Amino acid sequence: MTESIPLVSFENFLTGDRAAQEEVANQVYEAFSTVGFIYLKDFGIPQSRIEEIFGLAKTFFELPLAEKLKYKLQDPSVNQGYTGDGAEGHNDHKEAYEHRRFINARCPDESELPGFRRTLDDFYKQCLSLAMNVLKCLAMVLKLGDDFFTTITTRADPQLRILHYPPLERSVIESQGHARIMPHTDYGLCTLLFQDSTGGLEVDPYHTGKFTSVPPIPGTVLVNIADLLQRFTNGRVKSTRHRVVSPPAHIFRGEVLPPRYSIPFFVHPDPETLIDPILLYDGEQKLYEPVNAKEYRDWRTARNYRMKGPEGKNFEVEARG
Ligand SMILES: O=C(O)CCC(=O)C(=O)O
Ligand SMILES: [Fe+2]
Repeated sequence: MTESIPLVSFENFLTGDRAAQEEVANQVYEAFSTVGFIYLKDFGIPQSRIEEIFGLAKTFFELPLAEKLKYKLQDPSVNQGYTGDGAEGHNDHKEAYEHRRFINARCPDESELPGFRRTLDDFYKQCLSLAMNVLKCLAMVLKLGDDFFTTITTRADPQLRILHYPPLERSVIESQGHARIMPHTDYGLCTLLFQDSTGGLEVDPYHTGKFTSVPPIPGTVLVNIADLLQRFTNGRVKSTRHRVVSPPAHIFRGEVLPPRYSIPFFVHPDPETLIDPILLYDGEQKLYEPVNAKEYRDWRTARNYRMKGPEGKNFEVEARG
């Protein structure tokens, strides 16, 4: 397995003929079946749009806390709205706003934050279209039928998450360790990840604890595989552990770490989907028990929020070589 994350142009997938698409699909598959992450460039979402979203994120998070709490996420099963720093336990310092496909009751409207809802709705569609094309690459390579992933994501409500890691006193970092986001794998099928220029994202491709840096590359989006897709493909593609650490000391001066913004887009399958490993050759052994997508997600969410999960369930992703 290679440690470095490949950078691939997606242009030929979006505009090329079948042969050109297959070539890109193979490159995407190769990345996902090794390091589990890929940088895509020329992926069809203009850079100006991404900068616009980062600008809106900054405007939103700069609102007074009392104002942001008007949009507070209420129901974890809907999972839409604002969560403040510390809500997810651990030592992570971040605040987040979640935007969804079907229900956005806790979103500032036009009179409260002009352009916010409308632009996020648009960006959401662009992200969903890109994610479905990336999943189509896998369906093509694995010969599952081009629409395989479309048919299991029609009712699912992917999660567009706007994240703000606030500026931090150096003493907080020193006393709490990595105070941005703890090592984890994502839960669903795959994740798009837009990061600003601050840096700090790291991956652990072998799951040995040896993390390597994933620097921001202008004009790219990262895409990574999440747990349910690793299970569904019987381990062919890898849900790789990652984290966000504070930037190294030489990058900032003084006593305060700069803030960081990032925008993940998490794609989940429809809740009733049975994630039963797909076997591609005679005699292939299943590496995972079948799981129901919703049950798995509830278990992971409960664990994330330090709540008790469904009785007797343990769907841990094991270490791998
Ligand atoms: O902020 C980042 O770059 C990573 C965020 C992440 O991994 C997550 O929210 O699952
Ligand atoms: Fe993540």
